[in-house]
Amino acid sequence: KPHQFWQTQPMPNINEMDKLKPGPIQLGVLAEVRKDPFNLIDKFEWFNVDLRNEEQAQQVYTLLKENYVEDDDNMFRFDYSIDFLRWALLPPGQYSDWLIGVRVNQKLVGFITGIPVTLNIENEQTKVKMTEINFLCVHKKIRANRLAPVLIKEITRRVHIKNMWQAVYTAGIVVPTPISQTRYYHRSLNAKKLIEVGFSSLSARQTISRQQKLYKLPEEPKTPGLRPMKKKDVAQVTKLLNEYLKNFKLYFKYSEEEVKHWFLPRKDVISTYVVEKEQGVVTDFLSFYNLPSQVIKNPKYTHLRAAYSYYNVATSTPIVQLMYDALILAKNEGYDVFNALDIMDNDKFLKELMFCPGDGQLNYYLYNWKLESNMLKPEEIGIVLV
Ligand SMILES: COc1cccc(CC(=N)NC(=O)c2cccnc2OC2CCNCC2)c1
Repeated sequence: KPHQFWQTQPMPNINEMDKLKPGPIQLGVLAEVRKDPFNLIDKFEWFNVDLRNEEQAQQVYTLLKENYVEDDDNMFRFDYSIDFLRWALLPPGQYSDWLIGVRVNQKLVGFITGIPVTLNIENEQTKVKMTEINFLCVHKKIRANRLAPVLIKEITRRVHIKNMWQAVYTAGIVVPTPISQTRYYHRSLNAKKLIEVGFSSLSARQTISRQQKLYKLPEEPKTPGLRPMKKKDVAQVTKLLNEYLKNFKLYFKYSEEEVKHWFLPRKDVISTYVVEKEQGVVTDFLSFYNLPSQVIKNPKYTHLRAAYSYYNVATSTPIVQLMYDALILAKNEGYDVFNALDIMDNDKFLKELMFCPGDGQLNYYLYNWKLESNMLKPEEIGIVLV
């Protein structure tokens, strides 16, 4: 019985695809929303996580570090830092009951999160207030208790109570029903380490030193006027970003408050660099976030330092040159690899900058919404989830 839970949810399925009208699949009725939390199995209790509280943040950090997403070969596991989680989950307008934990005897064993977003879907007129879901995690020791469906139903209930009826999320797995299937790519920055941890492999004719030479980067970026983003850049970056994102079928509209939160540099979390021309005019910017992976067992290394492409807007610098500078900056910040999805305009630089395709895909999902076009091409996706 594949997708036992997802068959019960308002997601388009294959045979009704052409019958559904674009827009909400089910119309929510606020008065009918259940007022009390869903029942949990004995000894399990709901718990609103306060990420500002050091002890609770530590509990979330440890649960994810030991039980969250691994690559297909179970060699690496995401290791989100507390500072990163506070960036990702405490944006402007956050609700305190949307960071949901499940505890047994005070120990955190389950987690799921939502943040409020306004998503533009397929055109500028369709703006939908909804939630962006992330960090669904159940402790390895208590899987197959059907806890994940209860976590999903509970956060859905708490979103419905706020009179919101849609959600956006990503997953490496395929469940009903992706709106886009994107691929991820990696650009080697520290070839030797990637081979030693087993992230990259050598073919018969390749040697470590040949790989190092192949991926070698200049010491310094090339673009004149490239510098870390500062507070004074917020207004220009907001304009550049909102203008650029209109090119896509799925995108957020950012306020200056939101640009401050999501783009002002935070050490070991988010790096944003702007290109400043004469008279302080900002014409381009690049950004990448820090998501290390724990190397599950390796004699020499405990972590893989990975930078993930975030949003990049090139209005005067060629995108290939801007991203080449991103690689140089990431290398100089100590990263081993630079990752990117084939969304937005990324396929304009992936091949030329020697990114290699990863072995998996990242699927985008929209909950309770039928698109005009059943699927979107990766290049039509204008949102990056962390
Ligand atoms: C290298 O260490 C890994 C540890 C866990 C999983 C994976 C493979 C993987 N699933 N990668 C991605 O999902 C991915 C690859 C490139 C860019 N963004 C990505 O995912 C982001 C966005 C979704 N939430 C996780 C981070 C790799």
